[in-house]
Amino acid sequence: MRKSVYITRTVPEIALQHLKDNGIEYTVWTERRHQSEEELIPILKDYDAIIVSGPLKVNRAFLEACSHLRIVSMMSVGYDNVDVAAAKELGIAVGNTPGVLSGATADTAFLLLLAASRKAFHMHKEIIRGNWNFWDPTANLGLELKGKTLGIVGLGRIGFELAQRCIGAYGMKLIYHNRGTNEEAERELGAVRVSFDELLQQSDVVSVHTALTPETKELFNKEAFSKMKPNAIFVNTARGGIHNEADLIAALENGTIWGAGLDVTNPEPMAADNPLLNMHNVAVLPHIGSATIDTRNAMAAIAAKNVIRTFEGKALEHAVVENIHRL
Ligand SMILES: NC(=O)C1=CN([C@@H]2O[C@H](COP(=O)(O)OP(=O)(O)OC[C@H]3O[C@@H](n4cnc5c(N)ncnc54)[C@H](O)[C@@H]3O)[C@@H](O)[C@H]2O)C=CC1
Ligand SMILES: O=C(O)C(=O)CO
Repeated sequence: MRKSVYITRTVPEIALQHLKDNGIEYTVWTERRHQSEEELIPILKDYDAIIVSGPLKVNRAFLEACSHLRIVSMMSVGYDNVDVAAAKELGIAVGNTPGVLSGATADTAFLLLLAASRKAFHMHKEIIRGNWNFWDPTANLGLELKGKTLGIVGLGRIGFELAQRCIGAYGMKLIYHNRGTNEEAERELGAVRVSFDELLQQSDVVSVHTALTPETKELFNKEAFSKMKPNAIFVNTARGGIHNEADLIAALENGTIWGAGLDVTNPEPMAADNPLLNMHNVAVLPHIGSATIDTRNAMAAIAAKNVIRTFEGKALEHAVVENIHRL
């Protein structure tokens, strides 16, 4: 049986090597732009699998048009762009890449937290413009993190690693809001589970690490920001859809909260004239949470292995929708 996979963006070589070693034909879309669903659907008729990197809408209409696919292999842990129920119904496996990217993404959240707390990105821009306002005793002042309270919404793999960094570096106290209890975090990090409102009211730093779901969509809106401390920093490395961007801008402009660090925005990319890009206490990055050489190699390897295992009729290395019914 012919085995072929379409890869939506250039991926680390390790993925291609795994596919070659297993006799799987592949095509890589090498242009530096994401193809639309409309462009991809006719192309995919000639393939048995797809490795997805990027914002492709793998919704019911897309899956129905590509119901011959054996697997949608996500090169990401997030799969909010995939209609999982439709994939299950259509018998299409869905794989993802959890765990291997937790450290790199936690590093990004930590970096954004520090950058926002010390206005670092803003001052970098000022330096480039030739504005060195240095040794001014009352200018460029930021916030310290030592002993402050970190509130994590969605304390899973990435949240845990961010908490380790904040506790290790600054002895921060950890509170969290989750659907269930994270016993490991309570035992090892002294985490205390609180309600969403308590977390907003008590935290000096609120970092969100849930998946984007109907329950978390725009969870951070005007009402949520209004419950936060005026010196609080909001960090989002999860998905831009979890905050309402207009409400975030207003909360920062009005001094409802102090600052923000964003690796994800709503929409992506953000408009070049978005006010967040010119705020002193805001640090924005272009969704680079997992973008290290080691991590992207590890993600690419899993994405390829999930395809290989599907063609071998084996259980996926990491499954969102298992291909077990094919065994
Ligand atoms: N910026 C980037 O490049 C990256 C972003 N991400 C995002 O981070 C998210 C989290 O990844 P992981 O930590 O690996 O996931 P995870 O599944 O280990 O952790 C998520 C946690 O959120 C909790 N949760 C889910 N819904 C909730 C709700 N409504 N209220 C409160 N808690 C809720 C879950 O119980 C879980 O403990 C991904 O879904 C993805 O969207 C992940 C990797 C890189
Ligand atoms: O894995 C994810 O969900 C990302 O956003 C990119 O690594």
